[in-house]
Amino acid sequence: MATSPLSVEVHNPHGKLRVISTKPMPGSRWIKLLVDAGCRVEICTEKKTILSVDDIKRLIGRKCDGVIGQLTEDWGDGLFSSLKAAGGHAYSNMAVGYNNVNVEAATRNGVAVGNTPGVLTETTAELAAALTLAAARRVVEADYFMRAGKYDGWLPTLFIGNLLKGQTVGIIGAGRIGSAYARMMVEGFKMNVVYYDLYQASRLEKFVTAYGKFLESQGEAPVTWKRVSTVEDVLKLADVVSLHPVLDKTTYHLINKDRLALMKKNAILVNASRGPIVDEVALVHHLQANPQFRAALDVFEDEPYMKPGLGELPNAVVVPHIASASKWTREGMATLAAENVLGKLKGYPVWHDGNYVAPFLDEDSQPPAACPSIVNAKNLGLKILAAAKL
Ligand SMILES: NC(=O)C1=CN([C@@H]2O[C@H](COP(=O)(O)OP(=O)(O)OC[C@H]3O[C@@H](n4cnc5c(N)ncnc54)[C@H](O)[C@@H]3O)[C@@H](O)[C@H]2O)C=CC1
Ligand SMILES: O=C(O)C(=O)CO
Repeated sequence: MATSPLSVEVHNPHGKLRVISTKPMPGSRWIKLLVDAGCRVEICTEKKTILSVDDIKRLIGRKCDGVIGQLTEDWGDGLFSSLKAAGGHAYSNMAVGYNNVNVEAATRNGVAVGNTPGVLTETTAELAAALTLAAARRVVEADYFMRAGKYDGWLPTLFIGNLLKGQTVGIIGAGRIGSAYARMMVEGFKMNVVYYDLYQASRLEKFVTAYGKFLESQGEAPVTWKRVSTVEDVLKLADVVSLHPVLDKTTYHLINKDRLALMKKNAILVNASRGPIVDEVALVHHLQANPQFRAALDVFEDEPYMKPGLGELPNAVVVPHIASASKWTREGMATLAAENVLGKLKGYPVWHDGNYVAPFLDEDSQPPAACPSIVNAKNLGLKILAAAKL
């Protein structure tokens, strides 16, 4: 059966390098950068939220140099071998997380894989903070109550929630986003920090120590930090636990039935990392059995679906994977993704520091002649810029 072509919007039809974006992305700088460098840019405008592997193969066609794709797509050997066969060697996720990408398959096919670190750190941490407050103070439940016309006057017992000040926030995965979130909770709500990560979060530790001293100098109680050696320790100690690790084999179902049972009965669990880090069925049971326990989720195990029962629970706050959805961040993600693809097609080296991408985002100057972040740079033998030479 013949299939009709997917709808696309074309920029610079006579450009020599063909770059595809599987989705329209915010802003226009990313398109301009590619067009100015001689690319023909094709943006898939098909009205279908998640494109299948076959859809993307059809987009790639017989000649394609690079692709910008999305975290909802399954980038495995099938797509990377199609891209290679079409002459392509550059792919970038428009996301920092790349658990949807089989990096080994990309490397085998000679395709560089980009991601978009740094530009979404604060935006994502802010949503995690918003979820924390919504859960602690029962904002969504109260909003529903109000709109349902149930409010008939102030009561001493109406929607009692949790005070954050002086409580302990637990971070699992204290990388860029986890540390930024921890700082927000420390500065904003004077919470103490307990964290678990494979690596020491030295900058976070120094910040909390210095902030604690500042508070003391103001005659206030200091804040403290503690690095613990097991996930269990965080779960036992914290009043709020926020998850920010990468999703891989070591973090799949990191939060399960047994670990939920270790948490305080009135704790709050926040997840703005990846859904499968939590065993969502176990979480639903835990929320049902413990009405004082609350969860606030931006991500879900079987996105876009929720496990049965979750949507009916008043002690769960659920939002549709919007943690990075600020205008500045989403435009920046699109720009970084385009710069990854363009940099690889131009033969540029790879930037030295995924935590420092500001020069690529400055609209008033030409971006550096580098790929901002290529995760398989070493395995592909790509040149990596030395910080000192910048
Ligand atoms: N909900 C959303 O819209 C967004 C979700 N994310 C997710 O957040 C993740 C983290 O992003 P960044 O902070 O930028 O990455 P990052 O690489 O700076 O931080 C991840 C941290 O996880 C730690 N980690 C790895 N394995 C671990 C384990 N087994 N146990 C504990 N910690 C472990 C790492 O050591 C690292 O410190 C992304 O990979 C992505 O999946 C990121 C942006 C937006
Ligand atoms: O960047 C990511 O990993 C996201 O989940 C969306 O911003």
